[in-house]
Amino acid sequence: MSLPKIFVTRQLPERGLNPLLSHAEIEIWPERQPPAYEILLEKVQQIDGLLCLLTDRIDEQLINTGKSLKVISQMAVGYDNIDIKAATNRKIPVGNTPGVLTDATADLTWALLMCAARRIIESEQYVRAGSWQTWEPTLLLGTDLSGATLGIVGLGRIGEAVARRASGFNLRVIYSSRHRRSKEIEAALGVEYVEFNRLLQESDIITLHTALSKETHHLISYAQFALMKRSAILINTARGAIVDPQALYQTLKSGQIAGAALDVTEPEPIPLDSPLLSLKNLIITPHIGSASYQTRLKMATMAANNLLAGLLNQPLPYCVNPEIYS
Ligand SMILES: NC(=O)C1=CN([C@@H]2O[C@H](COP(=O)(O)OP(=O)(O)OC[C@H]3O[C@@H](n4cnc5c(N)ncnc54)[C@H](O)[C@@H]3O)[C@@H](O)[C@H]2O)C=CC1
Ligand SMILES: O=CC(=O)O
Repeated sequence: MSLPKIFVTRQLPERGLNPLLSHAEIEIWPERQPPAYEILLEKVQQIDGLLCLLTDRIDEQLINTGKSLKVISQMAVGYDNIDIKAATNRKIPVGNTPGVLTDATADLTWALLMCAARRIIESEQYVRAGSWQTWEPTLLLGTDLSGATLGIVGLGRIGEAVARRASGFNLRVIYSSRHRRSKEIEAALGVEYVEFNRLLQESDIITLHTALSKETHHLISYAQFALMKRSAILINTARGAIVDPQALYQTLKSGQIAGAALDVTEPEPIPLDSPLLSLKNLIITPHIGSASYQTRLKMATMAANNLLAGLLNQPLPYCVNPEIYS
């Protein structure tokens, strides 16, 4: 009997595909850039399983073109690049990789937060540029975390992990989210629920942790920036399109808020001629929230296990559209 065919849209961490080795005929896209949409359309016609990344557009046309497609497994927790409704209509399970990347992403959020609050990148560049002449009372002043208010938008897995890390910094932590968490969770995390606009007004540092959806697209734009303190710092390690990039540029340029740090941009990668790249009060990293050896291997293994379950007609261990099973 021939093995099911799968297409993996990029090289994954070594050993990540181990669970699939004896169960499938595996084709791996060998290039550094993602396969073009037209290539995906061609590949999907010949496969039973697709292991994809957040850089692949998995839309209705693609899903419907995959006549033999039984399972889609994404190596990421976010799945805004996949038309879940179209997959559900065809009863194709879609897997993702929640949880295993929570700590790594919360760590990066804190790294960016500290860099932005204490102007670490500017300071490092200052030294390398040979500008360091002496100790100066007003050189590269940042903001204290102790006593500040941290506002978390979206208190899910990563938002919670960010809140837990705040406990050693003597911060007040407030949050807004689609659903208020239980009193017990709020007490355990030391967080206080507030309405979104109040969070924007009261926070010294605002960090975004919602999924990208129609509701959260450009959730932060001109009106929201206008509510923030002039000293506020915005951190986004969720999805680029949650922040309106034009509004961010105007706001940072005019000094309406103090700074921002992004691990995600709209679009990705950020074009080299983007005006955002001219701003000193903005830090950008290239979507590396989960980029540790350990985490990426866990994500790849989890995605492989999801894919394997789908090929074997078993429920996916981590499925974003479990309603297909009822
Ligand atoms: N920079 C990176 O490399 C990474 C980015 N991410 C992003 O982080 C996101 C969050 O991941 P998790 O915490 O695991 O997801 P999660 O589902 O546990 O948390 C998301 C939270 O946002 C809340 N939410 C959703 N819509 C909202 C709205 N309109 N207003 C307020 N709150 C809303 C949800 O209720 C939930 O509490 C992912 O969807 C992904 O886009 C995740 C991992 C790595
Ligand atoms: O952005 C990364 C993810 O896992 O989602």
